[in-house]
Amino acid sequence: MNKIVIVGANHAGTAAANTLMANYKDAKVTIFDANSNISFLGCGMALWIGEQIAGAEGLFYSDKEKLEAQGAVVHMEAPVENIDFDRKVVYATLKDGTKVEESYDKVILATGSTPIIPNIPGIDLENVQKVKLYQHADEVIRKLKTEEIENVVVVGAGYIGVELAEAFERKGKKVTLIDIADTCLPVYYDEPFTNLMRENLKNHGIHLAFGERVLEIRGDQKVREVVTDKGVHKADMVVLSIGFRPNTALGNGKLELFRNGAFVVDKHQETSMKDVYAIGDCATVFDNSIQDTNYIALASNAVRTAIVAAHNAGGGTLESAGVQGSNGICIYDLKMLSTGMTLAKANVCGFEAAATDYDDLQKPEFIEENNPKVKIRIVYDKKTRVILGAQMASTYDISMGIHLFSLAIQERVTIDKLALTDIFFLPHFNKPYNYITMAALGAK
Ligand SMILES: Cc1cc2nc3c(=O)[nH]c(=O)nc-3n(C[C@H](O)[C@H](O)[C@H](O)COP(=O)(O)OP(=O)(O)OC[C@H]3O[C@@H](n4cnc5c(N)ncnc54)[C@H](O)[C@@H]3O)c2cc1C
Ligand SMILES: NC(=O)c1ccc[n+]([C@@H]2O[C@H](COP(=O)([O-])OP(=O)(O)OC[C@H]3O[C@@H](n4cnc5c(N)ncnc54)[C@H](O)[C@@H]3O)[C@@H](O)[C@H]2O)c1
Repeated sequence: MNKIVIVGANHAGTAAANTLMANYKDAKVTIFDANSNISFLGCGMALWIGEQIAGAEGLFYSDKEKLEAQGAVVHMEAPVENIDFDRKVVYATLKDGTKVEESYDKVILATGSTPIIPNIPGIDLENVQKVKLYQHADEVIRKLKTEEIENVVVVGAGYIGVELAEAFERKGKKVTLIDIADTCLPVYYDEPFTNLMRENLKNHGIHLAFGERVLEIRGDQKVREVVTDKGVHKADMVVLSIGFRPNTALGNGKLELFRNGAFVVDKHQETSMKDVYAIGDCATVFDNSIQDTNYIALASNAVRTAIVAAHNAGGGTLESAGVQGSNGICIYDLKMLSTGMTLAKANVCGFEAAATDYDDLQKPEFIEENNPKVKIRIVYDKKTRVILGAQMASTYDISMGIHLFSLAIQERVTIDKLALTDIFFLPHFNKPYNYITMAALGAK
């Protein structure tokens, strides 16, 4: 028997448990999670808040019962407080207060992340909201139902902030979106693309306060305004979305940490200590675009890293292919996708990078309906010609296209090879001179 303890059972922990129980019959899996629910799809939070879906029920895909039906022992509302890595024992407190000690052969840390909370005055005022868990979204929705929430200030115009700004606007709120950077989504896109999203948000009445540093949140008991270095914004609710911090306190000085505190793992998801694996938002990834260790918090990475760890902990051997941080967003029908590095990031990282851009229609001009504009940028290394990143935008669903670039970065394909890649043509779908080919051919 192979005793495997999984700490944390959200996307990463659940995927690890499923993989173990489907493939390794001798695995005895015990799971601890501090929360009362698992598998909440945060990606559906904005759709739920903005009432684009009926409710939260469909945003869960697993629970204690499902995992137990496969053979796991599952403890919910059972935080793990300590791990003795030398003795291989996990210490937790169960819901009824019972203290348990669970020994293991292998432990998989899937403790995820928590939202970064800025250290500014007023952060503890009523109606200053975090947005990570199901409970957070539920609380926001309950408060939005009251008349008193008219002005919502979202701090951080990354993926969560932009998605939630749309959701609050759909609920009829006056929304201000603040970012310390001079644009939205700066982590994922270069300026031609962030400008598209900026215009999109502005056109829907969202007040943009980019390039502003939040100094203070003011109120009586409840929040009333957000003070930045450039002005004051009225606020009945403040939503904090300035990124995640890995949850790695259990490492307790024993495990090597990345610069942001994530558990450093190898390509088998093993930490600096043998038989201790880390997956999902609490761990690093190997980023193929920079060819180095990085931190990229995504549910997609959580699932993939979990599969790798589960096979290695279960007794098999599986190496991660690394990731490109592929991602996408859809705001009022504007769809944007990116993978790998932006041009700005590539240059900051010391690459001699260039970008090739192309704007076109999705299909030939004679297709008069459902034929929107598309925009693409491919970032490549001028010296090696290797593709480093790609960005795409359209109101058309071009999302499948970004997977090609994800694989290209993973496999270190050159821009010249991509230019000659066989891309099919059918007017119902695309153009004979496809914009991917055209952008690649345009590389200097
Ligand atoms: C609003 C929102 C939208 C998002 N949209 C997307 C999207 O569209 N696409 C995408 O790829 N990603 C998205 N993400 C990111 C994605 O949700 C995270 O990357 C993902 O949740 C990471 O999964 P995880 O299991 O590694 O960590 P977490 O989800 O953080 O789960 C960690 C689990 O560990 C448990 N835990 C922590 N400490 C302990 C302890 N000591 N003892 C026991 N249990 C513990 C917690 O209770 C929790 O259940 C979104 C996130 C949010 C908040
Ligand atoms: N569609 C998706 O794939 C999706 C959706 C939601 C979340 N996620 C993931 O979840 C994680 C967390 O998302 P997030 O939106 O919190 O982070 P993020 O990294 O996407 O964006 C954080 C934003 O906050 C800004 N910021 C940082 N400090 C600030 C400060 N003090 N004041 C004002 N602005 C500040 C940054 O400039 C950045 O624009 C990310 O890894 C993200 O990719 C993905």
